[in-house]
Amino acid sequence: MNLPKSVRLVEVGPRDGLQNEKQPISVADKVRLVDDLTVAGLSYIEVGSFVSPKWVPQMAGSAEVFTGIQRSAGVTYAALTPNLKGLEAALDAKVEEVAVFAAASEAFSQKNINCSIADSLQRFVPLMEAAKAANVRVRGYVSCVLGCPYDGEIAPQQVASVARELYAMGCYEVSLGDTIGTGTAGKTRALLEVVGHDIPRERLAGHFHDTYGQALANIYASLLEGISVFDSSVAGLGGCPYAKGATGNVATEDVLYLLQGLGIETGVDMHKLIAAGQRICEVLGKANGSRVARALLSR
Ligand SMILES: CC(C)(COP(=O)([O-])OP(=O)([O-])OC[C@H]1O[C@@H](n2cnc3c(N)ncnc32)[C@H](O)[C@@H]1OP(=O)([O-])[O-])[C@@H](O)C(=O)NCCC(=O)NCCSC(=O)C[C@@](C)(O)CC(=O)[O-]
Repeated sequence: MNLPKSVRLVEVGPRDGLQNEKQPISVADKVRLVDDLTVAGLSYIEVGSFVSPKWVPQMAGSAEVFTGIQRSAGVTYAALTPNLKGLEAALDAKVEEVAVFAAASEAFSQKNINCSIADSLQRFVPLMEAAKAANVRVRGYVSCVLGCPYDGEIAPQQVASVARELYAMGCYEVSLGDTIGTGTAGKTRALLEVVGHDIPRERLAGHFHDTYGQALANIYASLLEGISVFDSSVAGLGGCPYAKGATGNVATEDVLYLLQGLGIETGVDMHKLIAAGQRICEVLGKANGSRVARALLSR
C-alpha cells in the first residue's frame, strides 16, 4: 500500500480540547487560539459546539467565538451540532460546516447525548435536511470505535453499521473516534477493513485519543489502510468528560512530526503550530501535552 502524498489535519483543539477544561476560558483566548491555528496553516478548524450549556458549559460562548475569529479563505471553520436546535444556532453564527456525533456503544450514547443510538440517528434526519437546504456540509463522528468506557469491547460490525447510516444520510465524511484511546495498530487495521468495505476510505477519518500512547501507531496503521484525514488537538489538549482518565486527542505537533518524517504534505508550519499550542497552555496554566513541542521548545 502506498502512503498518501498529502494529509488533511482536522484541528479539534478549540472544541474537543477546550470542552474538557473546568476553568473559565475567555472568548478572547478562544478566538486567539483559532486565529493562531489559522496562521499556522491548518485548513480545517473545529471552533466550538452548539450543544446544551448544561451538558458542556465550556462551549456556551461558541457563537461569540465564531463572531470574533478572522476567517481566512480556504479554511473551514466548523462546529458540532447534536440536533436541529444546535444547527439553527450554528447557522445564525454563520458556521460553514457542522458535525453530528453518534456512538458505536449504547451506554456512551446515553451518557453523551441522552438517547439511544437509533434515536440519535433519527434526530439527525431533520438536521441533515436543514443543513442541505442551507448548503452546509455535515461531517459525522462515531465514538467508541475501539472500545467503550462502559460497554468494553465494541464489534467492528457495530461501528460499520453506525458509520454506514451516517454516510447514507449525507455525511460527506465519517470520523472514527477512539474515544478512550484503547485501540492498537492491529485492531485499527481490522476495524478499517470492516468499515472500509462499505464506505470509500477517502471518506473516512481517524480520531485517536492518546490515553494509552497508541495514537501515532494507530495513525500509521490507518495511513497503510488508505486513510488520509486525521483529527488532532494542538498541544494534546483535551480528555473526555464521559471517560474517566482519558487524555486528549493525539497532539497535532506529534502527528505533524510523523507526517513530515514520511514526506507527507499538510500545509502546516511546525513552529507557528508550537507557538499556538504553547500560548494556550500558558493561558490554561498547564504543561504542553505534545512531546514534539516540549522537545523543540527545550532546544
Ligand atoms: C444532545 C443534548 C442536547 C440532549 O440533551 P437533553 O437534555 O436530552 O435534551 P432536551 O432536548 O431535553 O433539552 C434539554 C435542554 O437543553 C436545551 N438544548 C437542547 N439542545 C440544545 C442545543 N443544541 N443547544 C443549546 N441548548 C440545547 C433545551 O432547550 C433544554 O433547555 P431547558 O428547557 O432545560 O432550558 C445534550 O445531551 C447535549 O448537549 N449533549 C452534548 C454532549 C457533548 O457535547 N459531548 C461532547 C462532544 S462529543 C465528543 O467529544 C466525542 C468526539 C466527537 O470528539 C469523538 C470522540 O472522541 O469519540
